[in-house]
Amino acid sequence: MSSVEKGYIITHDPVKGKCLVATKFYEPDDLIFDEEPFVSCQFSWNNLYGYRACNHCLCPLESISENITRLTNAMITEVPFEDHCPVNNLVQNFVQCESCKVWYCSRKCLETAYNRYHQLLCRPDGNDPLHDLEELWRTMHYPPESHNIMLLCRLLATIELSPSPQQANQTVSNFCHRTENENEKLVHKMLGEKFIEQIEQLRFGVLKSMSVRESSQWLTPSGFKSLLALIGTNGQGVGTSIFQQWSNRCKKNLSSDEMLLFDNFVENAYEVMEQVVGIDYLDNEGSALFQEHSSINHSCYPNAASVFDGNHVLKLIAVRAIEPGDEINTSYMAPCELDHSRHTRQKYLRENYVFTCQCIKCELQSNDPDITTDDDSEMEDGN
Ligand SMILES: C[S@@+](CC[C@H](N)C(=O)[O-])C[C@H]1O[C@@H](n2cnc3c(N)ncnc32)[C@H](O)[C@@H]1O
Repeated sequence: MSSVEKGYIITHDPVKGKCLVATKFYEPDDLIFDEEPFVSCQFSWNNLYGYRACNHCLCPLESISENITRLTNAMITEVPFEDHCPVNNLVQNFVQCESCKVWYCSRKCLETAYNRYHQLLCRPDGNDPLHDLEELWRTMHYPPESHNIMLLCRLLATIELSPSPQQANQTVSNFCHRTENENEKLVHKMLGEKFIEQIEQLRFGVLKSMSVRESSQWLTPSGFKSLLALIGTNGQGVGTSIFQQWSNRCKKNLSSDEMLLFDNFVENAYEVMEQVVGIDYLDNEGSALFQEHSSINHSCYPNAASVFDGNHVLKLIAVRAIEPGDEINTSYMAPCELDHSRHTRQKYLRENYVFTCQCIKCELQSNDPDITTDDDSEMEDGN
């Protein structure tokens, strides 16, 4: 496919490295591309707290009633318009790994996972080094989660089982994996002095849990740091929600009278869920690595955004008009975080992505004072 047909090219910028540049015009809401991940994985806490998702594609495995019952701690158990819940028609396709009993939404996902990585990670017995490693990770990384040691293990297993491990290693190396920015003297936050011991514990944990041959370059002390930096700078959050899917279907299909009932129910359910689990914890959540998408640089005034529609397939959507020749940028921060001060945004990007943002919004705010306001402190503390 030519770059014009494709709608974008990947070029190189001396400061930013790889960049995605549009070769055609996009209107707001246009799909720029969609992409399956190279590897994806549900977060460890999310899984532990009973968010039931396909072990491969992360699509929800619980019905809307099960979801709301769980998220409201059984304060709400009756849900109207259940027939609009897509899971109800799919339950008969759900299948378990015969050995370790993890669930998949379909035989296709089970087979894909087994062939790509699961056969090396399948553990029928709960007491084993891989489970210990996951527990160790949880003691180091509390919710809200942003990374995942199991994603790293899946990545290594994918290399081990690849028909061409050399090519798989090359694919992984193509993701930006620098641990520091020499020009600006920035080091990735996860690799700071205070984490040296934890990183070694994790590295030994991985070595104990998996026998690796083809991917061993990533398990030397410096290779492991690069791998953590790779996951830190390229890991894309994936969220899937049965609540969202059910509510979209209701909005499309219900009459206006039914919509009144629906709106009342949803308003009340949100209120209760906010009290019980908090509004940030409603979705099945994990992270993933996407090859094409990982060429996209950040802007605090982005023209594109990544969305998920029920599973781990990423859709890149234009959020503003994009002209041929424009760089396509997403935001590496949640939309609400873009309202924080330039100082706070830049601090977050330096610590998590080892660069100083010079986007148009940061330029316009370049004379703003370098201070943390009350509104900003939560983001700075949380990250
Ligand atoms: C997901 S990668 C994006 C693609 C990257 N340019 C590459 O060469 O692979 C994230 C990294 O790109 C660089 N980057 C992203 N946005 C940038 C920006 N606005 N200015 C400078 N560097 C940026 C940083 O090194 C960041 O850690």
